[in-house]
Amino acid sequence: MQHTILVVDDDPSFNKMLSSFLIRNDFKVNSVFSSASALESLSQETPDLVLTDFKLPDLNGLELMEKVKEVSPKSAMILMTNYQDIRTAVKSIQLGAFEFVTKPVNPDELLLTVKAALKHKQGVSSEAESKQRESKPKQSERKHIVGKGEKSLQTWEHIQLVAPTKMSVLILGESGTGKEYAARMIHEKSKRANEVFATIDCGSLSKELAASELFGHVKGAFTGALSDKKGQFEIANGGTLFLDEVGNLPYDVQVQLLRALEERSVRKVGSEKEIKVDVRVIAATNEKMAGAIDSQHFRLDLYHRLNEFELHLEPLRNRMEDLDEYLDFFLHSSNNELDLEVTGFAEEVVSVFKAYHWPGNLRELRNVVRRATLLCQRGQIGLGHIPETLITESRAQQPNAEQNTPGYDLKNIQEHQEKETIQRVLEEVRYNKSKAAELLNIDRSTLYNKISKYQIKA
Ligand SMILES: Nc1ncnc2c1ncn2[C@@H]1O[C@H](COP(=O)(O)OP(=O)(O)OP(=O)(O)O)[C@@H](O)[C@H]1O
Repeated sequence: MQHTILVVDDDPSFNKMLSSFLIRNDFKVNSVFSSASALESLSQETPDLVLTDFKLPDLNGLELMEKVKEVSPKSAMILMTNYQDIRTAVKSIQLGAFEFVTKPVNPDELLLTVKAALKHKQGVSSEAESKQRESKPKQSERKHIVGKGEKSLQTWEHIQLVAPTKMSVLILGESGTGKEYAARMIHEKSKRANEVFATIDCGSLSKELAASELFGHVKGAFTGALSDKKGQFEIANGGTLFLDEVGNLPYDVQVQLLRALEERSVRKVGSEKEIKVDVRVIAATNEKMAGAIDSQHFRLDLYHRLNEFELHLEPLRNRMEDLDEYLDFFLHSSNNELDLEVTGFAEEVVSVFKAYHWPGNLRELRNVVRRATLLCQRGQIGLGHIPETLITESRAQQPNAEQNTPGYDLKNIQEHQEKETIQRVLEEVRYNKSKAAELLNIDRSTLYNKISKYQIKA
């Protein structure tokens, strides 16, 4: 079956080059130069994939993705962006993008990502649409890297402890820290391991579709409901349901989710009939969920129901002792995937990796290693094979004597200590600004001013 890709990029020559490359690889391509024309095209045809640049003349790539979710929820999405905008790229994953690709785009890397996105989309929809799931799902063939640092070993211990229980688990961690991986591990080590592990990305659901995706709908329940559909709760019956980015769930649907969890039954949209379900829920969200509870976007009662056991995944930058193990693993899988035999990493590359901040965590590391393997082809990965920005940013982050010691200037010393204290408290309270302000004995607006003054990542 030929897949359709909507390419959105305002650079005419790049757009043309990309489109011809995809056409040569057997895809049907619609190419447009702005978000407005993308939306126009989406109103006429539903592509399998939307491949969009971040910088567009009208809406930016993230804003376009929000619209795509509404008007074409079944299309997979990939964002293309410069390495300098890596934080934007990370955000795109939270909004439901399958993956981000950094510019300059490497065609082979892009092709792999496009194929993976389409495969993933097919997997998800056939799972969601299958009426009966008679066959038991296969055990995951993925290898789980535990890590050798204290924090990682503790996380692993917690996974093993909570897995066999019936407890709902809430996994907190920045984007790309391996929350879905951890959820799969919990499932695979549980008594439900031979049953379904269903996932639903709450970040990619529009308000309208969220309830139907979770609980299903009956024919005629709303325009477009052409037949009865099972929701993920029913699909996961007997097994585990992983609710990714649960913090993004619309408020109304949160009420229904709480009800489903308490009563262990669901009601399809448009139906009064209760359907009993036995589902273990594992939810995940980024650190900011605590903040969302603050600002009344997330129901506290649901938060507590989901959080019978909390698992916190450390960002990669805080567990550099695990780096070597991940590098080996990602190099090995990239070699396998690309049919290459790259042997390892030059020392200076590892030093750059150690100093870099990794805002996209393991996902970013995996992508950097995969791209470097592809560029390197044989021998050892050197500095020339990794993004320039990564090298400059890691140098900027490397503490030098001047930056690190505040000297004898009292004002400097005071500010240095203030910044460090705020950073520490924010980490301790998982970036809940109200709690941090309370502990620091200042009001929230003072805290916000200081966060911006010291450029603290919060
Ligand atoms: N323990 C692990 N062992 C090996 N690879 C891992 C592990 N954890 C994560 N990864 C890799 O990192 C990638 C991102 O992981 P995952 O999707 O689980 O992160 P996430 O925290 O759920 O991300 P997001 O919040 O953005 O959805 C995975 O595709 C996988 O390649």
